[in-house]
Amino acid sequence: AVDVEDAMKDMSKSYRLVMKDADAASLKKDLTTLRAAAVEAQSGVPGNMKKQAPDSTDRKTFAEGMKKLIAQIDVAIKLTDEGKVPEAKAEAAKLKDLMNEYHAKLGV
Ligand code: HEM
Repeated sequence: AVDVEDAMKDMSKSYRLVMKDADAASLKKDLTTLRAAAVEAQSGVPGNMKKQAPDSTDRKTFAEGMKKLIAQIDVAIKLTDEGKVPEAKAEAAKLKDLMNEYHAKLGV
């Protein structure tokens, strides 16, 4: 089974690299790795929700947040593909806002 916490830790590593990247090639590589880790996290059930029904409020909030996070990663990837590195990094910075919002909602 997918360990959401491990996938989140991988996301954290990639996110730090993304925010240090200065060129489109590195940014693309690290955003792609971040996306893969986010898709993995999305496919799992967080440790504190394993006993909850799939339609519980927390599980739905987790699903909603991961969908938004991946959509926001895709916004940054698209700008990177267009060579708009500062714009891509500005959009990537918003991933942290989503993290803070959903970690707070889910008490993690
Ligand atoms: C770039 C964005 C994000 C990063 C870097 C990130 C990072 C992390 C890290 C490092 C942990 C582990 C905390 C620990 O050490 O115990 C964690 C846990 C967790 N995060 Fe995130 N997170 C992000 C976005 C999100 C979003 C959007 C959600 C909800 C939709 C979320 C939900 C959770 C949950 C539920 C856990 C607990 C997992 C478990 O214990 O099984 N995170 N996150």
